[in-house]
Order: sequence, then C-alpha cells, then structure tokens
Amino acid sequence: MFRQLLHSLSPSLVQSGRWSSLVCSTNLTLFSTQTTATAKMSLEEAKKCAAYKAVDEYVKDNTVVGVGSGSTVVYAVHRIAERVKAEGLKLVCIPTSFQARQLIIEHGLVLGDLECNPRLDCAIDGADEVDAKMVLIKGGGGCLLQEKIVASCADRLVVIADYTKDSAKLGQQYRKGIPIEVAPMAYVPIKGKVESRFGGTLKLRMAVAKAGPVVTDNGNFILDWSFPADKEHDWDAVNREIMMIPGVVDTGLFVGMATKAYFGQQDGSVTERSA
Ligand SMILES: O=C(CO)[C@H](O)[C@H](O)COP(=O)(O)O
Repeated sequence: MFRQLLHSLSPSLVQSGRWSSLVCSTNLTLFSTQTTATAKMSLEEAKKCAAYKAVDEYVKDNTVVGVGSGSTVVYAVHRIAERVKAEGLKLVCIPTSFQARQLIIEHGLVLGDLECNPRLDCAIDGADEVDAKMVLIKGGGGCLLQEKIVASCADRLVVIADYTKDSAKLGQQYRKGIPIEVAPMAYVPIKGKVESRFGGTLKLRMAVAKAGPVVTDNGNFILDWSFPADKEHDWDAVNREIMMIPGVVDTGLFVGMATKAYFGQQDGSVTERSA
C-alpha cells in the first residue's frame, strides 16, 4: 500500500528502486497521526533505517563490498540484494563470517574472497558500541577476527547500528566487555596477564546450545574483558599491548578503522558520525 501511495506521488522514485530508504521516516509520519506511543520505532526498525541509509550512500556499481556480521547486517544485505535486482549493480561481496557467507549466498549475491579481491571499496558492519572518537567494540557475535581483517582491506569501514550503540565512552552502554579472540591453549595465561596489567576481569565465553566454550569460525576461544570503566583508557595503546601477548589472535577494539557510523533512532531518523 505504501509503495502504491509513493508511486502515485513519485513514479520515478519507485521505479528506480531507491524509495525504500524513505520508508523509515515516512512510516513514522503515518504512525504519528495515530498515537504518540506507536511513533516509537522498534530497535529492529532503527537497525533497518541505519542499514538502508548506509547501503544507499556507500554501495556503488562495480565495487567490492565487505559484508559484516550480526543482526543489523541482515538488513544491509537485504537492501544490497534489492538494489542489485532493481538497479543491476555489479558487486562482489566479501564475507566476514560463516553467517555473512550464508547471507550472501541466500540473497543470490556474488561471493568473493580476499585471495581474489584483496582490496575492497567499503565494508559495512555492525558494532556493539561506538565512542565519540569512533573507537568500536566489536565481536559480540564472535566474528571479530575476520571482521577486522576485511575492514583493514577496505577503503572505508561504514558502521551501522541502532541508537543503543552510540556512546560518549566505551562501556557506557555495552556491558559485556571487550571480546578478545585467543588460541584455546592460552586462555588461562592471557586472562591472568590482562587482568594483572589492566585490571577488570576476563570471562571465557560459553556456548548456549553446546556444552563448553564458544568456538569461533577460526577455531579459537573468546575472552570477554570487563575493563575498569572508571579509568580513562588510551584504546590504541591498550589494543597494541594486548595484541603483543602470545596466544592473542585479535581484539574487538577497532581503533582508527571506522570512517562513518549511522545510528538508527527511535523516531525513525538516522544520525551520522564521521571520523
Ligand atoms: O561485531 C559483531 C559480530 O562479531 C557485530 O557487528 C556486533 O555484535 C553487532 O551486532 P548486532 O548488529 O547484532 O547488534
């Protein structure tokens, strides 16, 4: 119905396939004529608004695109597939996880890898938290290693998130800590070293539908570090130091990597932050 209404107002917009990123704010206007309660969009709608806007602004024809992991990225892949169909975009998509690979295949997109495409035009990914300086915590879904590798090969890392991920300071909103991917045999010494050097506590992430720990797509374990939130941290220095501990494969701290972040809001708008 919405599509028909929009078509009567602007047929060219609908035919171009670029109309659906307008849906977020227009839905809100339609709702707001009813009650103020229905004007609040769900978290899922906020994720969708951010994802659609990022894809519409950053995904261009004849490019290589990194596909992140998590629930917000599902909307981005959906939008990429819509645009490929409507506009005939030629894209190669590089996954950051088993989940991303499945999403690319299920949506009929062209699956690539870093062997054939070592340079990407952009990577679109979610985040667990984004601070005022665009430092990210990633890895809530356990995919941090491949996410960081793919992001490091991209000209731009574009973050898509809902409003709950937008923080002045890391740890303000995301309470699960900073994920650290480690070689399984080293998880106990790494836990001790990080705790004695930086404080806080590290917890081995346990699986939910399997006995024992989470095993990443790369066969490693994850330690979630609840860091002392009362201190000011130099995240670049902290990241470098943790990376030096033997057995650490990577951290969920993404420092100086993200170029742009889109945050879907409760009112249907999307706020932006640039590095
Ligand atoms: O880093 C990630 C996975 O490793 C995700 O991008 C992060 O956890 C955000 O996920 P979601 O979009 O489901 O909130």
